[in-house]
Amino acid sequence: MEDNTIQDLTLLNSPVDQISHLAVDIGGSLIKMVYFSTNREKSVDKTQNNSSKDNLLSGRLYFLMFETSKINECLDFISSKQLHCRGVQHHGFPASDKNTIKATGGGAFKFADLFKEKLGISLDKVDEMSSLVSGANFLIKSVPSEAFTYVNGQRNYEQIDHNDLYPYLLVNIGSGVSMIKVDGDGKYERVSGTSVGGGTFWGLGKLLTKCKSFDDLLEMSHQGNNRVIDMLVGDIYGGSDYLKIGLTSTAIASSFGKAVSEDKELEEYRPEDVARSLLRMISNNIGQIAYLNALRFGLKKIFFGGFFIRGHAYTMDTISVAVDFWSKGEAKAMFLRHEGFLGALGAFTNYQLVEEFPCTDAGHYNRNPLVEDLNDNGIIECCLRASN
Ligand SMILES: Nc1ncnc2c1ncn2[C@@H]1O[C@H](COP(=O)(O)OP(=O)(O)O)[C@@H](O)[C@H]1O
Ligand SMILES: CC(C)(COP(=O)(O)O)[C@@H](O)C(=O)NCCC(=O)O
Repeated sequence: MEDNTIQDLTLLNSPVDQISHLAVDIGGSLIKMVYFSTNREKSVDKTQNNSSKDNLLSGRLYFLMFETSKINECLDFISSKQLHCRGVQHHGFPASDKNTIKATGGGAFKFADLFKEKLGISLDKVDEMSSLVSGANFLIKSVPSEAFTYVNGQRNYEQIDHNDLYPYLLVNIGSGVSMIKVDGDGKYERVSGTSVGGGTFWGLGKLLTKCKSFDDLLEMSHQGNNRVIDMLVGDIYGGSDYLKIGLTSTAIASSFGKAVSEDKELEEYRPEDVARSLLRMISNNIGQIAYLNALRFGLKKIFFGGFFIRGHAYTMDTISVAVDFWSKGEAKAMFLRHEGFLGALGAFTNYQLVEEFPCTDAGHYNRNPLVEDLNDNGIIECCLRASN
């Protein structure tokens, strides 16, 4: 997790950079932060070249995360870098209120007093579902190559037609899972959810494998073989398929089912295999529930977000296969490069700034900013403009 801050320390030490507009999403497991940093010199140049009304600032959006259980590290970081106090005021561009930041997620309620006490700032609360939707709409519509499908181990970046985006299902896999039918900007309904989500994978995985970190658990799952513990259709049908109901012999009939008949203690299973079965069980289940909800409302596009996904190949593959299998190829699972930051970005959009993504130094759109994994350290070059 420390890696997340390295980049920002460099950034914040630069004499010409100014930080403004911090937004936080404090979830059950992780705190996500988004802030804008403008390079003062470049921004002044840009505004001088344009009309006086053109209060455009070029800079970068930065993304950071901390564990919610270590919230004091997050507060110390904000305080040591004075992230909440660095308003920017250029040519009509509004500075953020020094004493207030936008905040979403349950922790915006739970930790409001702590922020006030330790940093002297108030949290301006933005509803979590509304933030997720704003964040997703904004990324899908504004950031080129944000959405992709994952098929046969390949990311295929999708050109989303803005006129054909709605309605879609947004599945946010955080500690728990929320499923939201999105009909437009600010138009949405939370249609379902499940408590079997990222917290379940992380919590059960910790208990069962004694792994030290979430990334260890993911790495273990990468090395494991779920067939050691999962009961397959072939295990029940003597090696045969059951094609009459569409099941091949290798389909999972019962997650963890083999552990029932085998006279083995937990320690006798490789933690890698346990992690793999767990990841497959949870991802499959979420993919299936997502599809059923898409079916309920006739939705063809399903976007998956939340830090559980973490750009992990096996997770995305399992979810994609589940959606494809249950929908018989009718619905598509799509993923987002900034998957974990939907809520934080959504809260950020409440600063009423107009974002233009991405914007190169020359002010031209950069259409090829592909970076494979933007999970924690993604930076987006962009321009901000005051919306009024
Ligand atoms: N470094 C990490 N530490 C803990 N959990 C992580 C980490 N990276 C990914 N995760 C997964 O992401 C989930 C949290 O996702 P997130 O979208 O941040 O939800 P929340 O808003 O509930 O914190 C965890 O439950 C876990 O499955
Ligand atoms: C309560 C929550 C919205 C909180 O969001 P989170 O911190 O998990 O991202 C989420 O955990 C959730 O939707 N849980 C599933 C609850 C249910 O529908 O059964």
